[in-house]
Order: sequence, then C-alpha cells, then structure tokens
Amino acid sequence: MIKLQNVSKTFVTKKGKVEALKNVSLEVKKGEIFGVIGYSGAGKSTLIRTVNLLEKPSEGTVSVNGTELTKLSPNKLSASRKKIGMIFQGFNLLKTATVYENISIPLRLSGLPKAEIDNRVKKYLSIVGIESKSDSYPSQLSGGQKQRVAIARAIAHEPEILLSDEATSALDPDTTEAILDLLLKINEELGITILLITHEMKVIQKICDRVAVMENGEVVENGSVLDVFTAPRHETTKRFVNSIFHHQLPEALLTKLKETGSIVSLSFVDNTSGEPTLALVSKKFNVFPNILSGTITQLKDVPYGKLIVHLQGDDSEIDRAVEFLEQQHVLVEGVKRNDVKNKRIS
Ligand SMILES: Nc1ncnc2c1ncn2[C@@H]1O[C@H](COP(=O)(O)OP(=O)(O)OP(=O)(O)O)[C@@H](O)[C@H]1O
Repeated sequence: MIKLQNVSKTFVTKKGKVEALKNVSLEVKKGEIFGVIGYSGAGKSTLIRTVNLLEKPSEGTVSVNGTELTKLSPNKLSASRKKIGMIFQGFNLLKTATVYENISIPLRLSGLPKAEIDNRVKKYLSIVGIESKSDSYPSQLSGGQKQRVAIARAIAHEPEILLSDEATSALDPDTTEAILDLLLKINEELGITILLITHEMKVIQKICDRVAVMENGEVVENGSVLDVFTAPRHETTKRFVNSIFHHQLPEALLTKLKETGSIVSLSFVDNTSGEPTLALVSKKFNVFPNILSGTITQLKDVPYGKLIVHLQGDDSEIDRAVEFLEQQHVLVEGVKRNDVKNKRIS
C-alpha cells in the first residue's frame, strides 16, 4: 500500500549537509498498523513526512497504492494526499475554532456539501467519543480530548491511510493507552492502514503488527513485531526490548550463583508459560532451576515473557537442560555473555 524505495533525504544547512534518511526501503501493507521506532534524531519524522511528500525525498521513490507520488503534478498530488490523513504530537488544532469547526472547516475547503459535512462531523465525533464537546474550544479540552478531535478531523476525510507522528508522546500513560485503543479501533473497524512513528516501546507493543527500527537515518531491523522483538539482532533493537524488562540483578549475587551453576535468560512467546517448562527441567535432568526475576508482557495480543533463571547443577546436565528448553521453543541466552555454543555464563 505504501512503498518507499531507496529513499534518501539530505538537508543542506549553514553548518553543512545532514543525511536524515539514507537509502530507506519500506513497505506497509493494506490494513496493518506499522510502527517505526527510534531514538531522537534517528530520522523518523523525516521518514513519515516523505510519505505524503511534506518532505520531498532527495533520492528514491514513494508510492501509495501503486501510484508514484514523487512523479505526480501538484494537482494530482493534492488529490492523492486526500487519501492520507495525519495526526501530530502537538494536535495542530485551530485555537479560535470550536471542535465542530475544527473538523468541518477542512471538509468545507475540500468541497463537500453542507449536509454531508454535518453528517460526517457528527459521525466521527461519535466514533472518537467526544460528541458532547462539539461546541468547546481546544483550550477547554484535555490533551487526550484534543488528540481525539485531531483524529476525528483526520478520519472525517475518510482516508485509506492515517499517518501518526508521535501522537501519544505528549500524553500521560493512561491517556496514551486510551488513544492507542482508539487507533486500534479505527484500524479494525474502519479498515484504515496506520503508519506511526514513536520512541516508545509501549506503542509498538500494544498496537503494531510490524515494526522498523531506525538509527542514524537507516532502517536497521524490520519485520513482524513478534519476530523483531523476540529475537532482536541489532543493538538498538535490543535496547528497546530491554527497556520493557527490568532485570537488574546485583553483581555480587550473580557472582555467587555462578559458583553453583549458570544464569540464563529464557524468553517465552505465545501461550507457553515459563514455570511448567521449568518444572519439567527439574524432573528430567539433575538441574534445579531457581527463578531470579521475571516479567510477562504482551506484543499486541500475544503474551511474551522473560525469566532470569539460575540453573543449579553440573555443566553437562545444564547443557542437556538448555537443549531441552530450546526444543520447547524457549529462547535461551546467557545473561551477560551471548555465546552461541554455550549460552550460559560460565
Ligand atoms: N528541516 C531540517 N533542516 C535540517 N536538518 C533537519 C531538518 N529536519 C530534520 N533535520 C535533521 O535530520 C535528522 C533526523 O531528524 P528527524 O526529526 O527526522 O528525527 P526523529 O527521529 O524524528 O527525531 P525526534 O524524535 O527528535 O524528532 C536530525 O539530525 C535533524 O537535526
């Protein structure tokens, strides 16, 4: 649905050139929620702005539904942009207009008849859950309510795609949850494809189907949220994954436990739960697992857990236990050293 091919963007400033995007290729499929995550300065905003050509790529092509936007005349580009809505971190509402007007004015400018405008404003205010605020001004609304107005304004044009530029970054955790639920609803019930950028793992975790990780203008990892976050390869991806698990164990404890066995991190995906598998380990092998720390979280609707476990026993028995765990589709890693052959800290 959205295809970026070899997109580069270089800004020329007084201080020199800034390569904000370097040869980025991405494909967003119809109906999915695709998230781009990265730290500040990674190039996320520049990337999302190239999709509706708010930012023109220096090189490469941007296509939406097979139409190459980078080749369109200004008139045709403006027609294609109508299929793409956008929401922002700062909401971008007209301060001197009511909620109703914030949604109706752009519809009027796009030439819709009055009755249709009224229908749409009421329909989309109801979908985002703030019909009662129709006559309020933005200054009378909370951040979450303002974002709901911005979402209603975007979807009132009945776009096929919604671009979300850090839409929840200015909101508190509870309001973020509520806005993410709303984006999910819009995706599922109205079939709108969503491309979002964020620096928050919880956004990717909660609503995205696929993800791209950006660093320094490049996409360094890209795939389904489950694949990318359960087996991260790039250091930046690993940092994002670790940010949802808080397994800080005291160094002195680790040193002491290493004397009698090994410490491993076990990742479980889907409905596998750590404890029954570990009970089997202690039954089948001469190994005693002791859970030091654990977290179970969710990737969209799939449970995902990580346990830090001390495996007490002889090396050969622990090796057999690790092999067994892997056969049960548990990802086993050394806590401090990632040695492929021997995954344990020795
Ligand atoms: N209009 C511009 N002129 C010059 N440099 C720019 C411009 N826009 C972005 N940049 C630079 O491009 C790089 C990527 O910026 P971008 O805003 O896309 O990153 P980001 O990942 O969205 O970061 P943040 O979350 O902090 O906004 C940065 O080095 C930034 O300074």
